[in-house]
Amino acid sequence: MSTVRVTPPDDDVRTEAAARLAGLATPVGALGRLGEAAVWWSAVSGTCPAPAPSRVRAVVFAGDHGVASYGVSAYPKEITALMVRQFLGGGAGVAVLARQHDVALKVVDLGVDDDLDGVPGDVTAHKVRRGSEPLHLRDAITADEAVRALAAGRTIADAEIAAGADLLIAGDMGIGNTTPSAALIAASLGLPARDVVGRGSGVGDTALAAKEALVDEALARVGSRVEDPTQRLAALGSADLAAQVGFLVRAAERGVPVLLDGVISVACALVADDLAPGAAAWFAGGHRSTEPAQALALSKLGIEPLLDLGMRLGEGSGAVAAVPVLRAAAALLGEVSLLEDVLAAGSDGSAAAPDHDG
Ligand SMILES: Cc1cc2ncn([C@H]3O[C@H](COP(=O)(O)O)[C@@H](O)[C@H]3O)c2cc1C
Ligand SMILES: O=C(O)c1cccnc1
Repeated sequence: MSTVRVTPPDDDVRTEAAARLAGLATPVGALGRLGEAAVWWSAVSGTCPAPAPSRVRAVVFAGDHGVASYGVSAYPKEITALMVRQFLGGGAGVAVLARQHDVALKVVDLGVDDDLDGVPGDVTAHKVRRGSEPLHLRDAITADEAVRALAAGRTIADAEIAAGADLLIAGDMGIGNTTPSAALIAASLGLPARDVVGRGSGVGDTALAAKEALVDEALARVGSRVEDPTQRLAALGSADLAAQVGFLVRAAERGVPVLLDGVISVACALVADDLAPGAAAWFAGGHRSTEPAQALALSKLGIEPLLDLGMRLGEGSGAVAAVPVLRAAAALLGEVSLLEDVLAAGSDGSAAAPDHDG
């Protein structure tokens, strides 16, 4: 994919929103990150104050990972296909949260399950390839497959936007996928494996050391080839991660905001921002996960997440959990009285109505 042009969110609206925030009947700065989130939400919505997000759509990108057979996960790779059915059946963590917060949930299957026809639920298959190669031994996918997966992700974003999304979320499912995510973050930030590798689904010390060695081996194998973001995705990523990158790039290109999730989502966001410089301005952080690479990537993107609950589930769950917080932020900026009105009401002795609609 050649470099994509991204128009930044509206700076005039951002300035107007920041001024409104500073004028609310609260001490300046008292809303903390809720205030920052409200200003971001106004800027990406292009209006101040902006109505809270009401048409939120989450997409879970599912794929199998070759490294899952090399002792990097606490769980067997068979879990991936089983969880896809839980997303569709409503029993996965993110599915419960999505129901709770009125978020539409879709699954995109990048080659996990050949047998989803007739399974109820919103699922689309993009079978770019089945699984990925072990990235410490050879490229995870080919450059051509990366390009096709990026295009699939763009198509999915277009479909979600056509369905009316005012906020998008990308989630992941794939046993082993915290390993390529850590590798992508290490390559994107120029860091060694020991700075980025975490326990993922909960590996012990021995597997953690093996995971770290595997990521270092992968980084040494690919060398400087990973400076190109598409090559980086092919060498160290997978079809499902490349599709998620395409989705994020397309959302930014179309000017539709995204709430990021955990380490997989943030690894994809880093690559998306390389492919489409400025894309990160359209992204906010749903939560901080326990993976060390996630915090590093978020700070590189200049994003402070809304929640920090010690979550490490993935699936988009941390982002969906943050949706009510973003809604609250938008409501506060729109509905809290302006201090000047409160003071004016005090000085003329009348009870002025709060300024609810700007
Ligand atoms: C039952 C179950 C449900 C999940 N839902 C998300 N993940 C998360 O854990 C996996 C990544 O961790 P690792 O790299 O250590 O394998 C991914 O599938 C991610 O989505 C799950 C993992 C399990 C076991
Ligand atoms: O950071 C995450 O989202 C995460 C962590 C562990 C396992 N799966 C996802």
